[in-house]
Amino acid sequence: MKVAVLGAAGGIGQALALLLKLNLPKGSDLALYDIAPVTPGVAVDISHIPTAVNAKGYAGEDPTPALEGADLVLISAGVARKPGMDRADLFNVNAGIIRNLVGKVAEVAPTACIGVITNPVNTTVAIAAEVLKNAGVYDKNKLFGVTTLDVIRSETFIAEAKGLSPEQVKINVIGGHSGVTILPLLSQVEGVSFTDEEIASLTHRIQNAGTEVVEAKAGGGSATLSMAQAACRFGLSVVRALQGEKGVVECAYVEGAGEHTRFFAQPVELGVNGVENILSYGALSDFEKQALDGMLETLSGDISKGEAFVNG
Ligand SMILES: NC(=O)c1ccc[n+]([C@@H]2O[C@H](COP(=O)([O-])OP(=O)(O)OC[C@H]3O[C@@H](n4cnc5c(N)ncnc54)[C@H](O)[C@@H]3O)[C@@H](O)[C@H]2O)c1
Ligand SMILES: O=C(O)C[C@H](O)C(=O)O
Repeated sequence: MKVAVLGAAGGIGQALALLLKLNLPKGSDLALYDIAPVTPGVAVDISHIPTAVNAKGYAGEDPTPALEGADLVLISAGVARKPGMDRADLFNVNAGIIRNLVGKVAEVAPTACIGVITNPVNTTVAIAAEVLKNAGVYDKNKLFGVTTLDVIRSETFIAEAKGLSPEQVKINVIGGHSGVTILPLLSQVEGVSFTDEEIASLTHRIQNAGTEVVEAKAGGGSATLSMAQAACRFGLSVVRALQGEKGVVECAYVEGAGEHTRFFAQPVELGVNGVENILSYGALSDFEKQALDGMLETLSGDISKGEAFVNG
């Protein structure tokens, strides 16, 4: 199994590389790529950790050697938010980065699963899909927007609010990955009940948790360590499923049947070919139904912007 991380010298990339070195199955290859010259050094650094994962680093303009033979490509290359910005403000820089990198994936590793971390995820995934489609290699079951951070935040905040251990909390977060498009399905969390006020305030906190980190870092970037953990959880789930494990389920932003929008974050069962089944996210409360209706215009606008960026 080979996992490539593009953007591997960044805040997310370095922490993710460390977590993957510690947690990938024995015998895996871990390829780290970034335009930053430090990247081969990041690989040398983690290669001194005694796990049976073979790490190699590549810097410069061409990700080809990192992508050769990759089964999973995780992309966190691009710029991050500063206070006062929202994720859509990253579009101008990150759209072109995703277009170019995914173009290379299409050429060098056309059958790899791709997890897009780079923001704005609602839009960068649509860009990736159109690039792959135009290259004739799009498989909608193999392209994911990584929304796992919304899930782990929800688990944490619910556990804090209800005095539970975070491992006990299971929740689906649907929609997209920005503001009102992030919808945690609190009504379905087993074993707890929430007042209307708790639902409103927890939903708001989960939707704004990225901004909470951006403001706390005061100009020093956005979530990196929690995101690396989220991407590691997602990546390991994909790897386990690619290796044949059954019943692996994660929420991710994928192209499904298009019931709401072309791309939608929802629970999916993973398998040897990526998404095996799109799972039902169950019945929604009135609050959640309203929130879902309220996000759709924003989400479809974000998706159209990505499609138009590639196709004009
Ligand atoms: N999906 C999520 O939930 C989520 C969470 C946190 C951050 N993010 C996003 O992830 C991205 C990265 O965040 P970060 O904190 O790691 O940023 P960072 O600035 O620390 O790292 C980004 C890295 O990308 C590299 N890079 C830039 N252009 C590149 C290219 N063309 N090819 C290869 N590498 C390139 C840079 O050299 C840098 O090392 C941002 O867009 C951020 O908004 C997403
Ligand atoms: O908020 C950001 O800009 C980064 C990321 O999308 C997050 O949710 O933390």
